[in-house]
Amino acid sequence: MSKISDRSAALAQIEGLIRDVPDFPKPGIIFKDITPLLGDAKGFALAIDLMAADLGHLKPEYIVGTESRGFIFGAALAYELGAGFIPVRKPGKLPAAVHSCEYDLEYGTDAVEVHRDALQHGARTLIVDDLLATGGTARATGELLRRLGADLLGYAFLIELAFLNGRQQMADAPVQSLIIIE
Ligand SMILES: O=P(O)(O)OC[C@H]1O[C@H](OP(=O)(O)OP(=O)(O)O)[C@H](O)[C@@H]1O
Ligand SMILES: Nc1ncnc2[nH]cnc12
Repeated sequence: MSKISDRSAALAQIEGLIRDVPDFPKPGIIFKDITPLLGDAKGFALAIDLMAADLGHLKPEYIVGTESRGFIFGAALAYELGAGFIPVRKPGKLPAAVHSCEYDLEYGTDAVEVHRDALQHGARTLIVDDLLATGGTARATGELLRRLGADLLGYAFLIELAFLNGRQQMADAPVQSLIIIE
């Protein structure tokens, strides 16, 4: 049972703590800055509680969070849902043997890596990030999990920029976002 009594008021409170920063990191990009939300104890807790309430029924054994903002929401959700946390990192950061996958970003290109021994074959696994834009990061993270043989339960985001059609990249599992910006 959710701890939230008024979901729409909670969502409005969370949305009010996400700041638009125009032309960052490149001209034409409206950057969704979550730092005001993270700094607000009640707002941050509300966001985690709502995401946990929406995702708990999936009963994940692992939450996978993508560096770096995915660590913040992924780790909090892993704790809340009683799951392990697996970091997917930018290249060269993980110390043991990795799988690696390149992807395009709204404002550049990058790659993500995961430890080859991060989970057991068939483990129930949920990917979490703060924001879905073009879907490149999430698609690459999903590809890493396929290589690990995970049972991919879905993709969960705090914010989805729906006008970028990122969810079309993830045909392999359901996508769930708390705040959808059309
Ligand atoms: O859907 P996409 O177009 O792939 O974009 C979404 C990704 O972009 C941001 O991360 P970023 O790579 O900026 O790194 P950061 O979390 O370290 O800021 C965000 O946290 C997502 O991971
Ligand atoms: N517009 C945006 N705001 C914040 N993070 C992002 N990651 C990719 N696009 C973004």
